[in-house]
Amino acid sequence: MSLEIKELSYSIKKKRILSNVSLQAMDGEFLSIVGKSGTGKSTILKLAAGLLTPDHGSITIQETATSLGAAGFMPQKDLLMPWRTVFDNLLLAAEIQKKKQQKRQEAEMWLQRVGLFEYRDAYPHELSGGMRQRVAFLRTILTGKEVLLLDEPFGALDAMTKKEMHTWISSLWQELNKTIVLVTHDLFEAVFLSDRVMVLHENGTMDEVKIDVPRPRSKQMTPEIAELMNTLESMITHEEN
Ligand SMILES: Nc1ncnc2c1ncn2[C@@H]1O[C@H](COP(=O)(O)OP(=O)(O)OP(=O)(O)O)[C@@H](O)[C@H]1O
Repeated sequence: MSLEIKELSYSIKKKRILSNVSLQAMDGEFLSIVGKSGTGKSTILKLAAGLLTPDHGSITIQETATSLGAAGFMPQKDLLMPWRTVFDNLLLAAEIQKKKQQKRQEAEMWLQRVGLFEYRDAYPHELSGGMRQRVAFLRTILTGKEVLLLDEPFGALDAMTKKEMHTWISSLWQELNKTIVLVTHDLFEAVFLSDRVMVLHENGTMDEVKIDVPRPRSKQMTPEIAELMNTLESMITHEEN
């Protein structure tokens, strides 16, 4: 198992944000978390990333109690530092860990592989939204961690770019054999990308939907995908299926 969250509770200023949440992600699994706004999805990722400390419960990443940097974390915004080039943004984590020299070649290899090498010395404002997300995702991969936590990474992209990113990230995930936990509001995205989707409710309980659709999956809406999306939507709104 790659990630195990057990009976997690978390409050901010006496306001209970998460109550007794448990969740597991298997090795190499693509798991998504969906749910109403404010149920605490992003908070789960921040706790798993070691950015916050739980009041109660445990988080284990690859059999070790989580700490800052135990997993690769791609936040919702402020992805890239505007004053650093693409290359220097990619090497940010390596620089902090004093491993910049060792990671240079790997960063170059990745830029070449995803067709961004010519943007090596560009600044984030010179890139399109999709390119910025690719660089931010590569930076998460370059942490070398087996578990990657992605907090609504495609939320701000237009529909076309988002679709391209879905295909891109799906093929990279299949190739790299990483465990990915994605928080999203986009039910198509959750179904298209995931092995399992967890629906987080306000009381901390979760429903699980297995996505047994063979890969590669259709980028277009199919009756099978639509049905899974409907199931998720009714779980989110607590309607009977
Ligand atoms: N720093 C903070 N101070 C006070 N309340 C906070 C803070 N951070 C989060 N919250 C509250 O905690 C709850 C959960 O927030 P979180 O961002 O984890 O939810 P979410 O399910 O990811 O929401 P969304 O889908 O809208 O992104 C919300 O009610 C939010 O207002």
